[in-house]
Order: sequence, then structure tokens, then C-alpha cells
Amino acid sequence: MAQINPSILSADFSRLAEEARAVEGADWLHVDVMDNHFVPNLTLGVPVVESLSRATGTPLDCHLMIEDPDRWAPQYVEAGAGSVTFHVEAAAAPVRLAREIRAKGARASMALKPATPIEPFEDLLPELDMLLIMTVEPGFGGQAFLDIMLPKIRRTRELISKHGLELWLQVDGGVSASTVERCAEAGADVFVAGSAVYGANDPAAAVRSLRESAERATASAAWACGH
Ligand SMILES: O=C(CO)[C@H](O)[C@H](O)COP(=O)(O)O
Repeated sequence: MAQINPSILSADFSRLAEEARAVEGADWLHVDVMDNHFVPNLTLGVPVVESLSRATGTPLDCHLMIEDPDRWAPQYVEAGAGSVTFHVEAAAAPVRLAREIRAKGARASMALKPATPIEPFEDLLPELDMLLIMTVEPGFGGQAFLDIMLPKIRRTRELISKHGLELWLQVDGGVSASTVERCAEAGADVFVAGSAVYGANDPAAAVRSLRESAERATASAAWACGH
């Protein structure tokens, strides 16, 4: 089943609790943590995640676009995140980190920037609950979807099937009514959407509509046959 995770990056930061509640019905709330080192933007940190986890019943999917995730990721689990994504380009010890996130009780997820291939990380997949393929350069919402990521999504889905894994495959960046179906056909099953949700008049309706489109595309996708 397709999951839609609205990205808080496109919300009004002066009303975060209200904006989180505006998308109740979404599967997860995607929280973009940026440190102005790993990416050229600065957003929020552990205390805000702690407050958000008290303000909403929607589980938090924290995407750490930061240096030194080995040090920080466990603190996001303690702050209430149900899923923590670190970037493989930033992690010193990705296997140890994934195991630590899981041991602390959250889902462990690893992200790849657009220029990072999946193939060198095939053996790490069983250590993960989710893999995130960035479909824009991380750092900012509202960018155009990178079509050239579609073959990487397809190849990753093939690897997940080959190993018989339950791993979720998330895409993030430029996901909208006009791109969600192509992502689903290629093999994604978790969709982060910022501007397409928070830029809509009715964010909760936008979530429902994206989910319907993704599920329609998944139903006719070759990779999902027998799912
Ligand atoms: O990780 C991100 C940027 O680095 C955001 O989650 C992403 O860009 C969502 O925004 P939009 O859907 O508007 O592209």
C-alpha cells in the first residue's frame, strides 16, 4: 500500500503543531533536519522534534540531512521519531548506526543523494527498514523532480525483490500529482511531498489524492504483481 508523508519543510514554521494536525490521515509526517553543513540550509533539531511528537498522533519520519548522523540519529529516536533516515554520504559506520536506531526502537532508513548509486550498498539492505532515494538535490523544497532518478528507483526495487526484503522504498523531492505515478510505477511505495501538500488549499485532501494516484499506478506496475 502506498504511503504519503507530507514534508513539514513546506509548512508554516510559526504554526508547526497546527500544520502537523492539518495532515492527519497521512501515514507519517516527514521532518527535514538540516544543519547548514551537509546541505546549504538550516531547519530544526531535537527539541522541535520532541515538541512535534507530543503535538501530533502522526508518527514522525525524520530525515537527517546533517553531518555526523552517527552521533545525532539516536537522539532523534529518543525525541520520539518512529523512523530515522541518515545519509550514507555522511555516516561513518552505516551498519552500526542502522542497528543502533533499530535497537532503540525506531525504523532505520538510509538515504542516497542523486549522484550516489545504490549498487555499492546492496549488502546493507537487510539492515534497513527503508531506503530513501532523493529525487532532488537535498536542501530545499519546491524543486523540480529529477526524472533521471527513475532508473535508480527501478534498479533498487529489483534488488529489494531479488533479496526478498520487506524494505520500504521512499522517494523525496518534486513528488506531485504529475510525478507520483511515475515513481510508483518504477517501484517506490513511500512518497514524501512538501509543496504538493502544504501548497494545496486542502492539505489532507491532497494527501488522499496523491495516495489514490500512487495506488492506481502501483496496481498496474509489473514490480507489484503478487504483492
Ligand atoms: O528533503 C527535502 C529537501 O531536501 C524535502 O523533503 C523535499 O524537497 C520536499 O519538498 P517538495 O515536495 O516541495 O520537493
